[in-house]
Amino acid sequence: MSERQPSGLDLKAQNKFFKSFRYAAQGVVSAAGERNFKVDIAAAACALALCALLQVPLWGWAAVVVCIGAVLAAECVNTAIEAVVDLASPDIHPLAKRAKDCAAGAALILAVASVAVAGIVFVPAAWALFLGC
Ligand SMILES: Nc1ncnc2c1ncn2[C@@H]1O[C@H](COP(=O)(O)OP(=O)(O)OP(=O)(O)O)[C@@H](O)[C@H]1O
Repeated sequence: MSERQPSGLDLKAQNKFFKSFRYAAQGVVSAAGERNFKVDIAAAACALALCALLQVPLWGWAAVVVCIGAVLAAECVNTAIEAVVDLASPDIHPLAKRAKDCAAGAALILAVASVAVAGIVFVPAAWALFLGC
């Protein structure tokens, strides 16, 4: 039985699929230029180092990785909303303020929740490592 050759349409769809990854990567690179994103990357590196140092169990690693992903994704969305607001409303407008403040608020909520998760993961791990219980 002969294998079906990919049609021009298949290749076009494949090409579009890989291009969408490239555009998404460009979005991450663009958001990574923001100060808050850099701070989040530094915090993420510290959290991962603490996971290794304190010999955190697998569930702790998973919780920390999910928090890092959520915070960085929120920074990307925040950057996107800022760009759209600047495009749509270069002048001062109460709705522009509301949109930007809410987007920043979403990132703040995730950051605060991540600090709480860090406490839940790291305090018992440090306790167990240094006090042996
Ligand atoms: N067009 C606007 N109309 C009304 N308020 C605005 C407008 N643009 C920005 N602001 C207000 O200024 C705040 C800061 O916005 P700005 O875009 O200068 O900084 P940012 O990009 O949110 O900060 P960062 O880049 O550090 O995350 C907003 O959260 C909002 O309260």
